[in-house]
Amino acid sequence: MQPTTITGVTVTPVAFIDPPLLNTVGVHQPYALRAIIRIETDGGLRGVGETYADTAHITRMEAAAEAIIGLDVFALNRIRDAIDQRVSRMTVTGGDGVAGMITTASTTDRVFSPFEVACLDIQGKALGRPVSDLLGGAVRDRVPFSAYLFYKWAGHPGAADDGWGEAIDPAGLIRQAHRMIDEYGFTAIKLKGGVFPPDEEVAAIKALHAEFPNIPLRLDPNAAWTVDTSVRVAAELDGIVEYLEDPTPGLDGMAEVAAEAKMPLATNMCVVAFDHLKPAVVKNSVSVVLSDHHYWGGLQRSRQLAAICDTFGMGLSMHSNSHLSISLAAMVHLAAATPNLTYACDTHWPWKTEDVVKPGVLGFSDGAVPVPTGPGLGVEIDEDALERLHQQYLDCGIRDRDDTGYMQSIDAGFENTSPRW
Ligand SMILES: O=C([O-])C(=O)C[C@H](O)[C@@H](O)C(=O)[O-]
Ligand SMILES: [Mg+2]
Repeated sequence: MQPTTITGVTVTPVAFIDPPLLNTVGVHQPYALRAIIRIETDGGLRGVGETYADTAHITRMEAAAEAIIGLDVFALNRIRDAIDQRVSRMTVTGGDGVAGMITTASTTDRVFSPFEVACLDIQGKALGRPVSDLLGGAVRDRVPFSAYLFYKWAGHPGAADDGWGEAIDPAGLIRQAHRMIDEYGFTAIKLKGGVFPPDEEVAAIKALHAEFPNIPLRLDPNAAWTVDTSVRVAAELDGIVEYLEDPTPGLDGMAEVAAEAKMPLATNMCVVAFDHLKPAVVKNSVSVVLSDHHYWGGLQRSRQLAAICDTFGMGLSMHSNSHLSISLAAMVHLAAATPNLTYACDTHWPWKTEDVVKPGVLGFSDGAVPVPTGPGLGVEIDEDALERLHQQYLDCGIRDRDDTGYMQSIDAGFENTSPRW
């Protein structure tokens, strides 16, 4: 086997066009940011990873990149330890990359994740095996995803219609859902809520249910509701949604809602790190955890999360933020090798029009992505595209995801409060 000692690491921030998708903290800016991690080894093999690109996160990753030179890509425990030691000495704050919605995840896990993915990409190439084989082997050959609907404006203020049009009511969402299902074949639907008063969002879910009676639905207001409102909405949506995601903030509030709600409660807000799991189980706060390798510490630690969920009888789904193909490939390998990940995964994929990899490997059919079977992750960087999206990052002026600040620049009276209703 070729030698696999890390000799070089680069961190390249990129920006890609993003539509004005609304959520409870504000609205997506005209560009979404990501950072592309590339690792080189003495044997000539290279690997890639993808993560957030907020300024503080980039600063930590540049420090982490220095700390892992000279380590072997198979020594993931040593690599995590080196990153942990370096990152825990740093005083830089912020940089969660998720507009403040997931603030209590582990910093070390978030920084380690893209380096772990790049190392697994190299391990797979060295062994001639797909990353899913390094995670215990695929148990499915295609990974289903959900149609991720957003309330949205027709375009960013002052710009042309982005092609998706406006969706601020049930009719607009139904149009959006039809287009996504026609183009991708999705067999589950998630609506990002927390944007309009709960009764309007309940009406939208009921309209989607009437239009797509056989498709499982989810509603996620990102903790925009009080316990009482959540209990009322849960009663209204009984038998209509497969789960209700983060209706209210905190483990205690979620436990109060869970005691009344008939459907499972899911979260990617109150259980986002390993030390949240015990209290969540003790309090009975949630029955489904949305995993996300970007902040759970990579693919192997996400499988540890899956094992803990399995042990305590909790279901597993998968969370997404705006992302490119390297993340999609990592998500697909992980989901393929996680037997108890039985819900369709979230993805922002349909909302992006640009990428950094050569086309052809990843694609959707019947709402699912076939699991790549070649060595490593199975994606290859398109150097010209990477350079173009890096230049776009340099030119666009956005350095941190700030949905709230962008919304306030359009609507000065907007307040980011939780719970709001
Ligand atoms: O499930 C979730 O909470 C998300 O997907 C969080 C994201 O940040 C989403 O709200 C978004 O992209 O606006
Ligand atoms: Mg969520």
